[in-house]
Amino acid sequence: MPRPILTADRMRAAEQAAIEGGTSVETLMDRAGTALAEAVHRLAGTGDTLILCGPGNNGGDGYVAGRKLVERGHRVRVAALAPPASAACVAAASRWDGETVTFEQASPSPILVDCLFGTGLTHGLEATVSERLSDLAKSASSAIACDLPSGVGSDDGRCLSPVPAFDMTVTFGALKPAHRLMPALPSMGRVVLADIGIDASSTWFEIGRPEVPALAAAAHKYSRGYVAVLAGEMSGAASLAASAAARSGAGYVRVIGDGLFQGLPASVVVGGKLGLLADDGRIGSVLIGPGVGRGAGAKALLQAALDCGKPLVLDADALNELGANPTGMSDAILTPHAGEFARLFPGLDGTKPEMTLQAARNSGAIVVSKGPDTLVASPDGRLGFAPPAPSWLASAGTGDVLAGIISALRARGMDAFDAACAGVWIHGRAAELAGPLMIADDLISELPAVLA
Ligand SMILES: NC(=O)C1=CN([C@@H]2O[C@H](COP(=O)(O)OP(=O)(O)OC[C@H]3O[C@@H](n4cnc5c(N)ncnc54)[C@H](OP(=O)(O)O)[C@@H]3O)[C@@H](O)[C@H]2O)[C@@H](O)CC1
Ligand SMILES: Nc1ncnc2c1ncn2[C@@H]1O[C@H](COP(=O)(O)OP(=O)(O)O)[C@@H](O)[C@H]1O
Ligand SMILES: [K+]
Repeated sequence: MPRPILTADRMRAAEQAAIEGGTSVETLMDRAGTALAEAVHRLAGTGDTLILCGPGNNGGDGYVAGRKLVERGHRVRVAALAPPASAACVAAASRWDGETVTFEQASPSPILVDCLFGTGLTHGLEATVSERLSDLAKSASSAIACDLPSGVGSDDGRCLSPVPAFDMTVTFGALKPAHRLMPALPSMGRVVLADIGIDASSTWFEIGRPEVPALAAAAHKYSRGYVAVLAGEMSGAASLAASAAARSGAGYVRVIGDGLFQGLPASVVVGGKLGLLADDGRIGSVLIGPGVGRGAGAKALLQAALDCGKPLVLDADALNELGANPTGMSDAILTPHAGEFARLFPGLDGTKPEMTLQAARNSGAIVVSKGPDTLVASPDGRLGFAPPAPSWLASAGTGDVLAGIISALRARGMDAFDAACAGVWIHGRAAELAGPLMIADDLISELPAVLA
């Protein structure tokens, strides 16, 4: 099951539902603190531990975790930033009878646990506080954040004050959008999700390893997926996309265009008229964008794609050619990077999740909003958050490869949203295998290993 993702408001509503169902806040906090202690102990072993506690329930989790870590043999010191304020934090703090120091006295410790603020953060930390948090986190061998690194906005991933890097973030019930959004994402470390008995079902989720439909024994090349790639001025980009489609399990890939398609596998067919798109019922998806260029030629290609009635994947220049605020794009997948997104959907505001969903609703398409924090939105409200992908994907042509992968999965018969989510996951995994000095071409070589 993919890990659910909830905004702070929806998390509070889920917590409220659990309370109305008979589970007290104190019980939830006890489970959260226990899970935090367990994760800290497993990551860092037994060692001197400093827990920074805030006044709210995030701090309350810290007092519980302190007690549990003492039971496990840790020497624990708690540094309170402010006296406990929420009722549950007051109750948890009253059961803490271990070593306590003031926040100003807090000195470096091999294990640091940040329980200052979580989903209740309303503004950035004071400069002296964020500086001390950073110093303590940097000097610790293991730095662990409770729910969120303090200073991170839960819903938008903004850093409201400077946020140090943590080795691990332990969260409860569901992930929060910030765990998978820039600029907060690199501060999270490993994100561990603890079940505390809250029903956290959500249409927002972290994209997990996909289930690509098995190949039928009676499959033939067309039923496996026939991808048509429309090529324009820059034949290299179309070659990358078509090669990626072929290596992602498509049974038949055809490039329609006039260029010299260097590096294409010999099995990819080159040529054919645009009329094929509408006439050939075996075509499972049409990809247009990589290297298609701008101008009259691109316009004609785009029109042919829009008119052919086949599932579409639109990337790169096809998105620029499409113009702002497209509508009626059902059965299409749009894969804009941030610049293309801003041109396609001007005037949207809100967080990246909100804007990507709005773009999907307005256009009717599945929207893959690319970047270090790629999101996949469906007009029906589903929203997939990519797991962290290596930053070495920031390299020319990697988007063409992604579009090719998605096109192959779509032609294979996967639903558009599932194909887009699966493509994003496979792409990130291929990058991990390809390593830091990879170029886009290398991603294609890794696809068989990822898809095997
Ligand atoms: N949801 C669940 O199911 C469960 C949640 N649990 C835990 O609860 C956490 C959420 O707790 P929470 O709502 O009490 O908020 P929290 O993050 O502790 O901070 C709020 C306090 O800080 C204050 N404040 C805010 N920003 C500030 C700043 N920059 N500088 C100074 N003060 C600032 C704010 O005051 P205000 O500014 O609003 O007056 C308020 O007093 C969640 O992350 C998880 O760890 C688990 O225990 C169990 C199940
Ligand atoms: N810093 C980064 N970390 C992780 N993934 C990234 C990063 N930068 C870009 N990517 C990914 O690399 C791909 C780049 O696509 P795109 O911008 O269309 O490039 P191109 O047009 O050169 O193919 C996207 O899948 C994007 O999500
Ligand atoms: K925290």
